[in-house]
Order: sequence, then C-alpha cells, then structure tokens
Amino acid sequence: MTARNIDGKAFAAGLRARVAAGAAEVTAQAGRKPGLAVVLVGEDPASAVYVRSKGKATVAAGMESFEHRLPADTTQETLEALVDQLNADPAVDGILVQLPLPKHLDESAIITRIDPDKDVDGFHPVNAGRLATGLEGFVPCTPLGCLMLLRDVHGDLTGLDVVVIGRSNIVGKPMAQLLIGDSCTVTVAHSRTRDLPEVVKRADIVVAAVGRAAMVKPEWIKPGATLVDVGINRTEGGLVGDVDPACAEVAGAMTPVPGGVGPMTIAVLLRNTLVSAARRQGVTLSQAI
Ligand SMILES: Nc1nc2c(c(=O)[nH]1)N[C@@H](CN(C=O)c1ccc(C(=O)N[C@@H](CCC(=O)O)C(=O)O)cc1)CN2
Ligand SMILES: [Mg+2]
Repeated sequence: MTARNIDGKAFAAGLRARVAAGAAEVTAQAGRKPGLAVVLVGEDPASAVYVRSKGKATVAAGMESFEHRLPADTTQETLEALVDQLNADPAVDGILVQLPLPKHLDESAIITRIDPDKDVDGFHPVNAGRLATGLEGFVPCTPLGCLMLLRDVHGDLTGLDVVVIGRSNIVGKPMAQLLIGDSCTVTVAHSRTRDLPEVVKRADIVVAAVGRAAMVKPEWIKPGATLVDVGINRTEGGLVGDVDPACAEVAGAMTPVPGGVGPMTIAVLLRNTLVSAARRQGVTLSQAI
C-alpha cells in the first residue's frame, strides 16, 4: 500500500481564498479591513521567515498587517507595554507574539497579557479553558488545521481511535480536546509513555507532535491508518517530520513534510483573525469558515 498524500498546501490555499472572501465582506460592512498585529522579538531566522510569511498572507487575504520587530534585548516591561497598546487599538482584531521568545522574557506572562478576545493564536489560558469546556473561543492554529484536514479525509470522526504523541500546550493538549469534541477516543502519549509502539498500533489516526525526526516507525502503524505529522525537524539531510517517510508503505493517508500541516497554521491564523474581526464588528459572514 502507498498512503494517499494529504495535501495541506492545497487545502490551505482554499481556506485562504474563503478567508479573503469573508474579509471583503467585513471590510464592506464595517468600513475597515480586519487587522492582525504580529510581534517578533529578536533575530531567530526561522521565526523571521514565519513572521514575513504571515504578513504577506495577511495582506494577500485583504487584511491589514501590523508588524512590530523588537531587538533581542527587549525588556519584559517594553513588551508588555506594546501588548497593552495593541489590546487598546481598535484597528487590531488579532494579536500574535511569535514564539519562542528570547530566554530572559516570561512567555507565559506575555501570553496572559493579551486580550483573550484578540488572542488569535488561542494560547491564552482563558481560551484554553474555553476549549476544554466547549465554549466559543480561539483555538490554536496548528491543531485546528490538523482537525480540518482529518475531517476532510474521514468526514465523520465519531468513535475513531486517535493517538496524539506529544502533550504541549500549543499542539498536543488542544489537539486532544478538539478530537474529544468530535467524539474520538483519544490517547495522549508522550516521552514517558510505556510501550509507545503498542499504543500507536491501536490507532486509526496518529497525530505526531514530538519534535523528534522520523521517530514514528512503520512497524508501529495499523495498516490503513491516517498519519498527521506536525514535526518540522531541521536535519543535515533537510526538513524531516516526526513520522518516518517509510510509514507511507503501511498508512492509508499521510501528511507530507513540508506541505502538510505547516501551511495550515498560517491559513488558520488568518481564519481566526477574520472570525475576530467579524465578531468585534457584529458582521455575520455569508459562509461558515
Ligand atoms: N505565536 C506563534 N508562534 C509559533 C507558532 C504559532 O502558531 N504561533 N507556530 C510555530 C511556527 N509557525 C508559525 O508561527 C509555523 C511553522 C511552520 C510553518 C510552515 O508552513 N512550515 C512549512 C515548512 C517551512 C520551512 O521550510 O521551514 C511546512 O511544514 O510545509 C508555518 C508556520 C512556532 N511558533
Ligand atoms: Mg511532549
């Protein structure tokens, strides 16, 4: 068997087009474009690339992009003051602080400082709590993008066995919450899980978000299972996911790296920004997004 390729890049392009249509509606009805503020502290090269991509994608979707680049030695007070200013700015519907922050900054304090109703990353504890209790809020972009791809592949996810490998606040935990919401039976595995291969072997769907190159092996996979690879590991041999590419011989469907989950992250960020702008302006979008 060779697994069907789950083309996240193509799906993300479709989502971005729907966001652009929605942004045009908000602009026409509210008299201003949806606005996204992105804050980058320091010169991490990968972060700089992601922030540039976000700015370009925001403008291409017909939205306003506000970029704030601060030096690596920015103080906690300066960054908090910028967040306060963006919270108060009526032109800003979404605020995103690019992670990781330089070590001397308190990441959790910064995220908690963002107005939860502008937190389009969905990282604020209020939004984590809303997701956990089934209330409307912002959901982190990468796991929501994975859920969109899984719904596209499977239609109804009810009753499927899913193993999420990784328990981070930004991917593993929200991914598990979203899948519970879609009535999956969810196991969250992590670095301390015993007999990981055996746990993974039960799964109809595996979501790998551990950050270890090619760690998920073909002999762990139930034939025909769907594999969603969140890993982006830079190795000497190039960009490698958390799933060994040889798993394609066993799986039924699989996301590639690159071109799978990655492009969904930015498309969902635009989607969340549009939803924020529509909510804040009292605009009802003509199509669900
Ligand atoms: N505040 C945030 N910080 C970070 C987030 C986030 O969602 N919010 N996620 C990641 C980085 N990220 C966006 O910020 C991101 C990562 C990867 C991609 C992507 O399209 N990847 C490509 C490969 C690109 C490459 O060659 O490096 C792919 O997988 O096809 C987009 C966005 C951490 N920080
Ligand atoms: Mg982990």
